Amino acid sequence: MTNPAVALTIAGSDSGGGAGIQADLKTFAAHRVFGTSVITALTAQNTIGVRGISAVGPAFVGAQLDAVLGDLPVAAVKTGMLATPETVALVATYAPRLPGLVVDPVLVASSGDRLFTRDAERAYLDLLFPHAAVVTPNLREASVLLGREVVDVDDAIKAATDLAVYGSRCVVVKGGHLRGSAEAVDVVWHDGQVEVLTAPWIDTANNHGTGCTFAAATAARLALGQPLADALRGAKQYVHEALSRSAGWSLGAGHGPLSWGPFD
Ligand SMILES: Nc1ncnc2c1ncn2[C@@H]1O[C@H](COP(=O)(O)OP(=O)(O)O)[C@@H](O)[C@H]1O
Ligand SMILES: Cc1ncc(COP(=O)(O)O)c(N)n1
Repeated sequence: MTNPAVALTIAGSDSGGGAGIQADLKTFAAHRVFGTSVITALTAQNTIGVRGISAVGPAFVGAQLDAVLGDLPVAAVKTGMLATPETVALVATYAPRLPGLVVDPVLVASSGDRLFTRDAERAYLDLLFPHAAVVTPNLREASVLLGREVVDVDDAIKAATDLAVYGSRCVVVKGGHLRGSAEAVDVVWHDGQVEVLTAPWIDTANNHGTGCTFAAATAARLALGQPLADALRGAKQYVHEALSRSAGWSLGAGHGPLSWGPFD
C-alpha cells in the first residue's frame, strides 16, 4: 500500500466545527489527504459568533511545528487564524520547511468578530506573504491589508495586483461577500496576469467556513501534486459543491456550516 499525501494546517480551533482546524481536517480527509494540525488559538465560537479567544503562545506553536515537521512528510501547508503578530513572525521563520504554502490571512470571522489581536497587516505583508505559493484574502481582509475599501470586482483586481507586490507567487481575492452578484467571482493574480474564477452563486446563509475550506482544499490538492492553477480551480469547485449540499440545512441559529466530501 502506498502512503497517503500529508498536509498541515496551522490555524485556530472553532468549537462550532464549521471553520478553522475542524473545517481544514474535514477538507483534507475529503481529498483523501492525511491531515496534521498545529493549533494557534482556541475560540469559543458557534454559528452566531465568537465569544472568546485563547491564543497559544508562540513557543508552543513552535513545539507543535517541530513535532510535525520533524517526523511527517508534509507536502503542503495551509495557514488560517494565526491570532497574533508574534505567531505570524514565528511561522515565517519556518517558511523554508513549509512546502506549497497557502496563506489565508484570517483577520475577521464571517460574523464580523475580529480574530487577530493587533498590527496584523505589516506582519502578514512583510513576513509571511513573501514565502507563500498563494495568499487568499477575502474582500474585508484585502481592505484591511491595503488600508482602503475593496468592495467590487474592479477593486479586487487592483487589490490582487497591489498585494502581489509583497512577493507571494499568486494572489486570490475571494469574492464570497460581493453584493448582488449572480456568480461567486474570485480574482486571481498569477505571474502578472489577472483572471477570474467563477461558480454559480448559492443562495444560502450556511457559509461559515467557506474561506477555510477553499484554502484547505487548495493545500490538499497541492499535496496531491496538482499544479497551483488546477488546485485553485478544483478548490473552487469543491466549495461550490459543499455549499450546494448544505444550502438547506438549519444547524445553529446563525451562519451554519458547509457540507463536506468526498463528492466523487
Ligand atoms: N454563496 C456562495 N455561493 C458560491 N460560492 C461562494 C459563496 N460564498 C462564498 N463562495 C466562495 O467560497 C470561497 C470563499 O470565499 P469567501 O466567502 O469570500 O471567503 P471567507 O470565508 O474568507 O470570507 C470563494 O471561492 C467564494 O467565491
Ligand atoms: C478559528 C477560526 N478560523 C477561521 C475562521 C474564519 O472562517 P471563514 O472561513 O468563514 O472566513 C473562523 N471563523 N474561526
